[in-house]
Amino acid sequence: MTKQSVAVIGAGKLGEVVLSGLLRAGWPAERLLVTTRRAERAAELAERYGIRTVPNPAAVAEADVLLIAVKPQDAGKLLDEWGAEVPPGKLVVSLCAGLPTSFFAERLPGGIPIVRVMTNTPARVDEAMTAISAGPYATDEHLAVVEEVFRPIGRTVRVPEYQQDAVTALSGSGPAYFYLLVEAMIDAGVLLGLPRPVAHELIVQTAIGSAVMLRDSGEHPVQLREAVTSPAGTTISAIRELENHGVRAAMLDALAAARDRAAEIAAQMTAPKS
Ligand SMILES: NC(=O)C1=CN([C@@H]2O[C@H](COP(=O)(O)OP(=O)(O)OC[C@H]3O[C@@H](n4cnc5c(N)ncnc54)[C@H](OP(=O)(O)O)[C@@H]3O)[C@@H](O)[C@H]2O)C=CC1
Ligand SMILES: O=C(O)[C@@H]1CCC=N1
Repeated sequence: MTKQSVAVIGAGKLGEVVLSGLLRAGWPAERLLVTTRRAERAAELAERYGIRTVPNPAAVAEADVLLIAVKPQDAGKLLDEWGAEVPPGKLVVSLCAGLPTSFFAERLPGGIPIVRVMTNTPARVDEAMTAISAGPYATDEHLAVVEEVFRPIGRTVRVPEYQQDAVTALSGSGPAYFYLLVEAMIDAGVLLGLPRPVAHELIVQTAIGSAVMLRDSGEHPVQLREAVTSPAGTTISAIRELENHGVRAAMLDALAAARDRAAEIAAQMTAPKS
């Protein structure tokens, strides 16, 4: 394992998920730092994880890898505070949806390597999907350091940065789509007369079983679906309704909307102030 120390700058929902994953993976607590905006949040994290919470400038001075996990809308203000002071030798990693690495490069001294990452909340159970892109000054070695941080909490893939908005729409936001579908199917179970806890158990285990088959069977989703869909059977009756309601088209439009929103956030953050 690298001797690098890591600071999670802005440990909210995602930052905490990454922090807890690093600790589970055996990253020594003394090589982890956390910053927060609110003092009570810092106290909560220090108590829960036994890590040190420090102000942003102290984290920037001390840690080798700076994981920026604030909302994209807060990133400009954050970098205005200390961006220009980042000393040589640091690696800046952005977890912010939408923001291109050029946004950071414009606010950091020249030569600071920047890596853009899109991960997701299943990192909580070491099943994240993390996509990593090299930005300015980032070498293969920097990407390897970032992989070392994220590999213990799931799978990693390298993608060119121009694909990151699409990645955000697919795997960054993806867990929310699955949860919405599960929620809707549980409600359908209740509509069909099942007690809610029973409907919940049936659908959650079905989701888990289906996900494991998707990952491990080596079969395409179409093959897996066809194997469930008997001629003149029950499944095809449901699928006809899903197609009638445009679920497939809705999925295409929904993910395009998420991709467009990522681009819109970047445009808002990079627009010249009037
Ligand atoms: N949630 C998700 O599933 C995913 C999120 N992301 C990205 O991760 C980032 C964080 O998202 P998420 O965790 O959901 O958001 P949260 O709002 O939960 O976390 C952001 C945190 O940053 C803190 N913060 C804001 N400004 C500062 C500052 N100046 N100094 C220190 N801390 C600060 C906030 O503090 P306070 O609580 O006091 O406001 C908050 O706790 C976003 O950029 C998002 O695009 C990427 C992939 C998935
Ligand atoms: O909704 C969002 O903006 C963030 C980015 C990807 C997942 N959550």
